[in-house]
Amino acid sequence: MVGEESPAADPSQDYSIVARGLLKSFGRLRVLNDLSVRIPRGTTYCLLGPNGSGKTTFIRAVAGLLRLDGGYLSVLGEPVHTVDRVYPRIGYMTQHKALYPDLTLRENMEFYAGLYGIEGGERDERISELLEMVDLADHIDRITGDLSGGMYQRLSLACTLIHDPDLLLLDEPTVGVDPILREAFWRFFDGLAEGGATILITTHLMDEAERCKTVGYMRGGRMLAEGSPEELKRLAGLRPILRLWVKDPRASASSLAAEGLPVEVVGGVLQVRIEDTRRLKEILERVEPSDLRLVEPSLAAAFLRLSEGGSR
Ligand SMILES: Nc1ncnc2c1ncn2[C@@H]1O[C@H](COP(=O)(O)OP(=O)(O)OP(=O)(O)O)[C@@H](O)[C@H]1O
Repeated sequence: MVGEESPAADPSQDYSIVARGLLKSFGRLRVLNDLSVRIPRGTTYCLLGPNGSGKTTFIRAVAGLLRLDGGYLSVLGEPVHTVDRVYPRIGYMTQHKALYPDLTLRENMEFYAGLYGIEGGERDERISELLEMVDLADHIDRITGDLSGGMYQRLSLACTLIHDPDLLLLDEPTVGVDPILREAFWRFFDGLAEGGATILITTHLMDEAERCKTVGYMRGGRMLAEGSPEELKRLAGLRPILRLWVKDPRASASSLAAEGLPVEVVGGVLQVRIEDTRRLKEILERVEPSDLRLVEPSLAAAFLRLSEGGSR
């Protein structure tokens, strides 16, 4: 039965989230299809996957907002059916508007603080600190309904953080947020993770996924691939490309191809796919380039490859 397995079945309490074989359907649509994942404490974990792959559904299950059809799920050491015991340690920022439009920024934050019993000087200090972090301190007495999309998003994040949660569930938190502030958010998230908090985030922005310690790639309600961004690129079959500027690219390409190296000439530049870094010296000695550049594969390329079913 969902979440009723003995906690002793968890090998340790080192995981914020343990999910095994989760099942969830909406009518005839199977949205979580034997989903298993373990997310350690004190990490940044990014869920990637095409639209409709089940990311939000999984996050809602973790927040205890969804009745699962099967599987085992524990959150901060509690089986999910008793997740209310750890609610005060969870912060959930949804994709939807969850703030009161008629209240000022301060009032919305006070409301959230009140939900977690944060009062008095501690509350005011926390509100100032968080509004500063999201660069909204100057707008504290404005009406929330008047904020731009990005500002609203920033306020939502500040409210989500009011009680200093141990587990942060962030569903596309930086939509509409400008790049400078996004950078500030990420530095803040990294700091929280270093301090022991767990951050589970969904995004469609690959540069954000690259910043996470672990990326889980979901498709069709399953975890298809998981690892660090580097590991995920390898799982997708991607390798770094060495670009070499040489006098006669075609002749050099033939010479390297004769040694079994995967080469091509693109726009007059010789390119070698690096399967084995131990062969770098041999390549350079053989073609004597006037210039070179090593191009790491992007996570976006890995995502496309995995979406095409190119790996696993
Ligand atoms: N309450 C619901 N009732 C019916 N269908 C739902 C419900 N919630 C989600 N779905 C469907 O489940 C599927 C998975 O949705 P989910 O929101 O989990 O995907 P996602 O991976 O988060 O997508 P996106 O990247 O677009 O946010 C979709 O087809 C969605 O329409």
